[in-house]
Parts: sequence; C-alpha cells; structure tokens
Amino acid sequence: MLEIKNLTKKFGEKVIFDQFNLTIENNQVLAILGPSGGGKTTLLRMLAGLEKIDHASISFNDQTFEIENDFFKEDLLGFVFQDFQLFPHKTVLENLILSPIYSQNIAKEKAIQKATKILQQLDLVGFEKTYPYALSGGQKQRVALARAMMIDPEIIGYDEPTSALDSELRDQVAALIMENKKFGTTQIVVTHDPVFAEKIADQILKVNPKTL
Ligand SMILES: Nc1ncnc2c1ncn2[C@@H]1O[C@H](COP(=O)(O)OP(=O)(O)OP(=O)(O)O)[C@@H](O)[C@H]1O
Repeated sequence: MLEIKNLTKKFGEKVIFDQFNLTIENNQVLAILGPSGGGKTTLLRMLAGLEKIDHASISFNDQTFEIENDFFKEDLLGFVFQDFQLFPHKTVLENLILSPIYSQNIAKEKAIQKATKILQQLDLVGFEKTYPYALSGGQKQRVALARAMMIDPEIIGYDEPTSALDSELRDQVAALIMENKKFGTTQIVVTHDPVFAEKIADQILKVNPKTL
C-alpha cells in the first residue's frame, strides 16, 4: 500500500498541494483526473523524484519516509512521460539501458538481459535496433513503458498516456494497463479524459478543482 500524508508543495507563493493525502492499494489502478494546472503532473514528478517536495510523509508497505524540502529518492515510481520522450538518436534497446547503466551503475550485460526480458513481456521482440521515428504511436508507448519498468518500480506512473493517440490506440493503452496488473504493479494514471479513467481505474481521484 502507498500512503501519502500531509503533502505540501508550493511553486513560489502558489500553493499546489496543501496537506494532501492519498492512499492506494497494491496492484490497483488509480486515475488522477483534474483541471489543467491542478497539479497532476507535479504529483507524479514528485513521486518519481524529479520534483522537490516541501513536506510529506510517504509510506510504502512497511517503510515510511519523512521528506522535508527534498527529493523523494526511492525509485518507487517508474515514469512514462507524456509524448514518451524517447531519445531519438538511440535505438529501442539503447533507450532502455542508458539510464540504468549511467544513473544506477548497472552492468551493461545485466541491463541488456533485463531489457530483453521486458521487451518480450511487452511484445516488442525484433524492435531492439529500431529507432523511435520508425515506431508506431502504440509501439512508442510500449517502449516508454518498457523503459519505466527497467528500474523494477513498485509503481508505474503515466502522464497523460492517451493524449498523443487516436481512439484505437487509446484502447490499446487501456489494454496494456489492464495487462500490467498481471505483473502485480500498482499504476497511477494522470489523465484529463474521464471516459478513459472510468475504463481503467479501480479508484479515481480528482485533484484540486479549487485551484481553477
Ligand atoms: N517548475 C515549475 N515552476 C513554477 N510553477 C510550476 C512549475 N511546474 C508546474 N508549475 C505550476 O504548477 C501548477 C500545476 O502544474 P501541473 O503541470 O502539475 O498541472 P497539471 O494538472 O498536470 O496540468 P496539465 O493537465 O495542464 O498538464 C501549474 O499552475 C503550473 O503552472
């Protein structure tokens, strides 16, 4: 179970979260809906360790982390970025192994082994040497997910996973998220699409309508 308590986040004088609380059970899909600028992306970025947290208590399973004006550094959440953000001049395999090798000091051979396994799970065998421009939207989405899975995250966070996709691909992303539940991963999906949220989520959270 992930439990966030008393999360506070400001940008300058602008309060984005004030004593915000959130609980999500393991292996569930939480959809975060909310107005543009409500703080959905910021919440994911804070959990991924990409944005500083002013104050929060974050518990996962048996561990609790008290955070005071710091980054959350636990590699708990793998981030699937909006518009995928794959490195354009790197192959699919290189996109997967770069960060584990350089940021986490994982041996190259080990990273390749792991990437190969994840590419199998996500039906991407044969695309190892392909560059992102030659992938379809759905394939890019799966490569972005594969890259997020490289850190063995307990949680996968998706930022607007359907915004760049047509309705058929949107259904594929929904299927992928449902499929991922089989691996036991908890998933947090930021979206502005209530229909998509209803389709995939065990729990829907509406963030900050008051800041509109
Ligand atoms: N680095 C930053 N510095 C200052 N303000 C920021 C920064 N990042 C985000 N904000 C502000 O924080 C608020 C929340 O932004 P965020 O991107 O989390 O919203 P969102 O709900 O994801 O919106 P959208 O659906 O448009 O992506 C916005 O008002 C935004 O302008």
